[in-house]
Amino acid sequence: MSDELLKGHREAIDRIDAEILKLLNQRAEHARTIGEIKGGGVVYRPEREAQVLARIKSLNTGPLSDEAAAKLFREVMSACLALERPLTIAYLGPEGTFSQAAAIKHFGHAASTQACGSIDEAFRAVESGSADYVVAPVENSTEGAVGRTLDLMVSSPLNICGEVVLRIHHHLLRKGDGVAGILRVYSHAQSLAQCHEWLNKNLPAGVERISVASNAEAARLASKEPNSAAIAGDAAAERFGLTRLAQNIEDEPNNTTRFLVLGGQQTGPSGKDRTSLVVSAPNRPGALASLVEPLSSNGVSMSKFESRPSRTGLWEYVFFIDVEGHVSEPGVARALDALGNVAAFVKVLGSYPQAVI
Ligand SMILES: C=C(O[C@@H]1C=C(C(=O)O)C=C[C@H]1O)C(=O)O
Repeated sequence: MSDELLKGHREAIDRIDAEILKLLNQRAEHARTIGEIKGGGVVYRPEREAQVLARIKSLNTGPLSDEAAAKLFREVMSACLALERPLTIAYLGPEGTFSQAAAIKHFGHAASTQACGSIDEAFRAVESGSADYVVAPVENSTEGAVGRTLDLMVSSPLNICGEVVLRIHHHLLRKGDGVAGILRVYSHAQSLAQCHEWLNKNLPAGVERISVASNAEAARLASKEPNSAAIAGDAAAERFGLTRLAQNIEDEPNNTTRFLVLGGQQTGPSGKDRTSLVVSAPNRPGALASLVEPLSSNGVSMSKFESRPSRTGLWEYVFFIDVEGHVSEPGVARALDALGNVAAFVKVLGSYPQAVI
């Protein structure tokens, strides 16, 4: 009886799958034609992709969650875009880093990812044309700003064209089982800091904590050394065949990293955008307040204000400001004009869609 019921539902699924496949290929044909219309120009349109994903979420009636539906369409768009032209995304490697996971979350699995030895090298890969876009970490909810990415954006000709928000889960990983015999734990300095309390409580005091260039590098070392463990995420655990001795060991349960996507293009408005700026203030009293005033007086909301040494003079600073809206919106445009009159230096790093998934 239950076999009969199962059979009926499976036949329905087979019919639906055939229909979905037919429709997916119709969609892919349109994307391919759009690629021809673009005629070798920029194929990736982040503002359109954000609108497609936001629309899917708003149309969704379940039982699939909005998140699950959007993730499926993320992959559908990735495959459609690859028919126009496959993209290459540079990231801070090696394989298995959170930066790679962010690149795949944003561009889907049809994009190829190119591991680079440093964030500088990943920017250069795009500037020199050997990759199409770079995905670089910019801030973590517990550890704060990633200074190198901020510094590179000041001088790079690339524009920000998207953002990716990734929940970061860290695991204690080892080749084999049990914590007995662990003499050292490798990880990136930020991850060691993010798991500091857990390490204090759960590992003997003598276990050395060694910071290395990336979590994936930590996992690689732990896969080679029997007395070593690593703190890294799922991708690195899988890549190096390590056992998860303890899962989700980050001290802060909402640990999240925000990444930026940068490329050579300017991005049009999606309807729900963010604009990132870097500005410097003349070194005089009240200068800082004068940077914020043009935003509030034009009704522009600020979502980030971060200071960083300017590297041109001792105790001089530049400020990284994120505001809601697109440079083409009148309020943002007026605020930028007014900012230009009071700041010593203003550079728009990009206007781009806010993360949808
Ligand atoms: C099809 C297009 O090209 C790409 C693929 C998209 C899609 O599959 O929906 C959306 C935007 C572009 O990144 C388009 O520009 O509309």
